[in-house]
Amino acid sequence: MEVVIAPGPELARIAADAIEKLLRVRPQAVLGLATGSSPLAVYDELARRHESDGLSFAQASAFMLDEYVGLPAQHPERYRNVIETEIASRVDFAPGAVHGPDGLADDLVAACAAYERAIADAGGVDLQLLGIGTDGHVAFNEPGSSLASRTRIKTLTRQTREDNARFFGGDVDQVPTHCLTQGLATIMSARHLVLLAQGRGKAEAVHQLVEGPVSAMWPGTVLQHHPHVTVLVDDAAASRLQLADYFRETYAAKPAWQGL
Ligand SMILES: N[C@@H]1[C@@H](O)[C@H](O)[C@@H](COP(=O)(O)O)O[C@@H]1O
Repeated sequence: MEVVIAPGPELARIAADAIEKLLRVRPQAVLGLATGSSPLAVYDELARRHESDGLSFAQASAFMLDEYVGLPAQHPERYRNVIETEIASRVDFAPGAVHGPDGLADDLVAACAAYERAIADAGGVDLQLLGIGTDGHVAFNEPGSSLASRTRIKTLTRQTREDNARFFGGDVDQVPTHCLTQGLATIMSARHLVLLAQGRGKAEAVHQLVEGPVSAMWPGTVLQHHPHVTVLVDDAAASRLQLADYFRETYAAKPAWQGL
């Protein structure tokens, strides 16, 4: 696990660099896209590079992490629509190249199984962007999630619904109670995980993620078992890291050729 502590704009540049490098080498790469505020600056940077530097997504495909159950097709907070607005519509993905779990399916269990198959059929995810919830959830794998879980239906915690109420006019009752989410084992199957976290509200979750014991109570801790994880955090999100000085020194001394 590599931990980089840097100001927010630099974190977005580092994540965008990793995606650009992948796409230049492997234009047909499979990307994993996350919602939430954490990756928004990365999406802005990718859109800018598409516009100015010719970075193309035309041969790439993408899989979203999760989706609310039951939000109407046109609802702006439906994750499918959020991803469309924040990144897909701003670059040149081919029609149908961006996939998400179907939170409006009649048979949600079948939709989850179909989503797992679609990821496998695409050859798996090359680079997965991730955020982390204040309670340590990744995607919507809430505390108590099986570390071996696959895409399935989950019930959101009160904490997550309160955290996400800001996207629903501040009204927690408007936040759906259920979601479909890639499981922790699904996420662990991606070849490179890039997690972004900013702000003091994430400090405890980041501390547990990097330095805590692996536990379903802090679902992100399963990433400690992944061979290629990059954790990109600002000073506030890093404020509880016991190894913060070590991570700063390591990054400052990192050879330019090394990459992420
Ligand atoms: N399902 C999403 C997660 O994928 C996201 O990582 C997390 C943090 O969101 P934010 O980046 O806005 O803090 O919360 C949401 O509930």
